[in-house]
Amino acid sequence: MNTPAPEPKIALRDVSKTFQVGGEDFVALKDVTLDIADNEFVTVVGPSGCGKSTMMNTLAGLEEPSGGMVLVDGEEVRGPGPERGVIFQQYALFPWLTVRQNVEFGMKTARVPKAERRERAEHFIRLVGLERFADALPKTLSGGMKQRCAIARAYTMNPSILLMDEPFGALDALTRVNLQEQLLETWSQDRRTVMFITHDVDEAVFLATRVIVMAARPGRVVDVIEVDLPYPRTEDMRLSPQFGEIRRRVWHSVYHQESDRPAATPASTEREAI
Ligand SMILES: Nc1ncnc2c1ncn2[C@@H]1O[C@H](COP(=O)(O)OP(=O)(O)OP(=O)(O)O)[C@@H](O)[C@H]1O
Repeated sequence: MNTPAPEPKIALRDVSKTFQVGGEDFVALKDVTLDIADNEFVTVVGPSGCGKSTMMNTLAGLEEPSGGMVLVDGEEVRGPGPERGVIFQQYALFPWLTVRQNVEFGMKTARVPKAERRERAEHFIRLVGLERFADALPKTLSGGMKQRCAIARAYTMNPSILLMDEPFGALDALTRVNLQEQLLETWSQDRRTVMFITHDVDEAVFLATRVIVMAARPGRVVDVIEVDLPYPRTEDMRLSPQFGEIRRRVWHSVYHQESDRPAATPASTEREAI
């Protein structure tokens, strides 16, 4: 007897999104259908304006699809929910609150008792390596530290899904690599389902179990590339022929979607960011 396939953690069914721009319809997403399994780590790449954030926002419940359906655990998404943690490129920390207070904020709103709040905050502050800065204000932190604070804040709500929209986009290369490794380490411990948008093909391949490639006009999914590399991923792996081959395939896929746009045609497929 065949065992039925497990229900996807996230399912997008013919999801479309149309915006009104200057009195005309603009199709930002067209008929996106995608299944993401529990504990998967998918990255999303594609040229600017292809609808990556719009897709993630429908999943976060921040945008309502114009057509189709977004399901989480088989239930239709009708707004934001605590099982979906969202992390944006801009850290969105409250400047007047310390790291600890920022990390505790969501739990306070959710009326988590004080002692438990404190304990959970301490745990995640330690996890992201900010224990020495728990009483610091955001303005005294570097970009990487602010992003780690935002990540700790998202983790405290214990979301089963993490939605990350270019979370490391504003950071320097070294901080970025450190945060990629830290993110994978925590993911391998608690195995959340992650959707992570990036413009960096290297980052997309390094992190993912699958890379989703999107194209613009209209925004749609054009390719899904499996990353058949074992975890833990190491720095050496980035130099391996297998990594290079997957990276080349992702590039090829993105480049072919973009090649009808002369101004954006890269001189070389070795370009790092889309
Ligand atoms: N609220 C809105 N009103 C009108 N148009 C919008 C709105 N939000 C997004 N768009 C348009 O929809 C398209 C997709 O935007 P989206 O931000 O999802 O793309 P993206 O792939 O995330 O881009 P980037 O990589 O530059 O962040 C863009 O052309 C954008 O201008």
